[in-house]
Formats: sequence, C-alpha cells, structure tokens
Amino acid sequence: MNQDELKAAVADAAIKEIEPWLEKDTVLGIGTGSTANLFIDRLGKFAGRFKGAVASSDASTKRLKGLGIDVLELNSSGTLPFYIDGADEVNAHLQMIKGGGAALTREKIVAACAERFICIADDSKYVAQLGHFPLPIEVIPMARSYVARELVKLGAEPVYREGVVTDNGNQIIDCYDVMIDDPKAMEATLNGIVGVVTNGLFAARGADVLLLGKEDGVERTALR
Ligand SMILES: O=C[C@H](O)[C@H](O)[C@H](O)COP(=O)(O)O
Repeated sequence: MNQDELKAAVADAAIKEIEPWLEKDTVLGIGTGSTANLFIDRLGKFAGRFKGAVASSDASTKRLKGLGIDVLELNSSGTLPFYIDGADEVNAHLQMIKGGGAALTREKIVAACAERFICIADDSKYVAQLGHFPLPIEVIPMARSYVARELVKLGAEPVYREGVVTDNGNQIIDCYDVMIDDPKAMEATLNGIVGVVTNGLFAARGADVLLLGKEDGVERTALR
C-alpha cells in the first residue's frame, strides 16, 4: 500500500471508531491536513445524522460545509466527545508534532476541548523520538526575530516559513535540529517565550487513541 492508501485506511478506521456516537446532538472536533481531509470526505455521508463539527482551520471549515456538515462555534459547543486529526510525528506515548500545515493553534485549542483525541496517521509518522520533523512555532509577527534568537539559545535552528500567514494572522517559525528528550518540558519552555502563540508539540495533551496505518492493517493503540 502506498502512503495515500494507508491514510485512507486510517480514515476508514476512524469513521468506524466514532460512528456509534453520531447522534443528533453530537459535535465532533475536526483537524486539518491530508489525512483529516480523507476523514472529512468519509464523514460527508453521515451529514444530518449528527449536529455538526468544530473545525481547526478555514480549509477544513470549507471542506465540511461543502459536504453539508454544519460548522459550529467552539465557544458554544462545550466539551466535544472526539477530536480527530493527523500528525506530522507521533511517538509511543501518543505525543505528537503537528503544524506542518500551519494549523497548530486552532488544532491545539479544539483538541483541548475534546474528551478523546483520535490521531490518524500512516506509519511514516511513527518515530522513536520526536524532532526529526521541524517543530513549527506560531508567533506574533512583530516578535518573530526575538523568538528566533531565543530558540537559537535553546540549540534550535529556527527558519522563518516565508509567505505563510496562519488563520490567526500570525507567522510560523520551523525549528530544525531539536531532538526532543522531554516533550512536556520542551512544550512548556517554548510556551514561555514571549511572542510565541503556540508550539507544535502536543505532549501535555497528546492523543488518547492512535490509528496507525501499516502495510498489514491498521494498528489501534489506546492510552485511555
Ligand atoms: O497543521 C497541520 C496539521 O498539524 C496536520 O494535522 C499535520 O500537518 C498532518 O498533516 P497530514 O495529514 O497532511 O500529513
């Protein structure tokens, strides 16, 4: 199976995981990216059977609406039963790096409001140690150079993702050469730099379930 087929397989598995919970008052949290898109496409056939979705990006909002799924405000949706999203890297503790598509801030907010985070990924995303994928950091534009200097002090090599403006009107710095020994500590340290809006480490709130697409099938890991 190629990578796209593995992504499709985990999207199918995620539908099976949540389908029994699709009732008239169910609101789902929905992620962003190519794997999340495959999930959204499959969710389309259930439009009308559940209340709607909270989306983590303008792109996912557009895709959901195009399939007839109502997109709701997070502030009036309360706690969501599920958040379904992909990852750029995921480890055995279901901690992740996310934000390759610059949607990390809204993803982290919607994930924080969910009872269960279901991560869907092909097995190229599975790593022993986070940090091979450059760690995205969303910054307030006027703080970009300051944040970059602070990142250098931490041993990272920050690179401005030129031309990218997030859905929140901010900018992205990608951090190369950071092997992350303690993801929770690193997440907290990066959050402490003035001007950082969000960093792409999802460690304090990682996933609860990982559906990992492998050549011999979808492997399900549940931590909670
Ligand atoms: O900002 C983007 C998100 O964090 C995505 O979930 C992540 O980049 C994975 O995307 P994909 O499924 O396209 O590999």
